[in-house]
Amino acid sequence: MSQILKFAIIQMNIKVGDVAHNTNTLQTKLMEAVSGEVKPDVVIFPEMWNTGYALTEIDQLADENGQQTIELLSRFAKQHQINIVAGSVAQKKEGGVYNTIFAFDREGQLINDYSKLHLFRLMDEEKYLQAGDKLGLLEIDGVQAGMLICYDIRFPELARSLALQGARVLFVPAQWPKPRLQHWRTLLTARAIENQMYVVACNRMGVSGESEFFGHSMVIDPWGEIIVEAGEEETILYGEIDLALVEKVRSTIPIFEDRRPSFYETVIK
Ligand SMILES: NC(=O)CCC(=O)C(=O)O
Repeated sequence: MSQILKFAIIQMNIKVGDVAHNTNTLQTKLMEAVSGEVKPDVVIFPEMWNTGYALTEIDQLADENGQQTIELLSRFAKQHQINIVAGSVAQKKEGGVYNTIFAFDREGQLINDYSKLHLFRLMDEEKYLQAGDKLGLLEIDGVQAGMLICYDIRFPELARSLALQGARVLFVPAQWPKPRLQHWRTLLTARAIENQMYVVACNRMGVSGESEFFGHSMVIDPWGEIIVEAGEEETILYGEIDLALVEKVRSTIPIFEDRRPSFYETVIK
């Protein structure tokens, strides 16, 4: 049976270390995303949209228990009756600073949070951030979905775990820089094909210090086709998916029935 979900993917620039500026930008983009002709069901934005990779000052800049983010976005979700997968923010809590996604439903309820499980050493994350310790499953308008953050997509086991627990859509906020566009597109497509699920990925754009972020946010279907893809510009990318395709692909090539987990689990540890 057909079930359509419409997305607005906010591919924005982020000013490193300037939480007020980034919050302002996000609020403007959110208003734009819900003011068009097509009202999205879900809005998603990039990784660490509040602070960028201001890692040396992250302890001072991080949102204490995610309070400001939760207040702002819960209010917006409720006011506009929209689901939000709130990119990720630097969140300060007991034990340190985490790279955390908060997700809200149409009533503005916080439905789940997910902190990045794999910290990316090439960008020094492991020196300043703590890794999460749970999977990110959520339900949006009755659709089971999962959340990963950026570098997490290099770990196929994680997306597979979410798929095995029922996820049919995978949300991926990111700050993925040049020159690894081919990795980005290939890994996202692989996660979609191997798990026969939709992938909705939001990358930032713009330049921060030595790093240039290429955007190319995209939505990929369970057959591995890219439905919509942005360029490098600041934009809101709109996409629409039909969940019926997940069941169609899964019944055409029934990989979940054909799996032989007894072999993988003893070999891969
Ligand atoms: N912010 C990140 O996790 C970046 C991951 C990345 O660039 C990669 O190549 O992996």
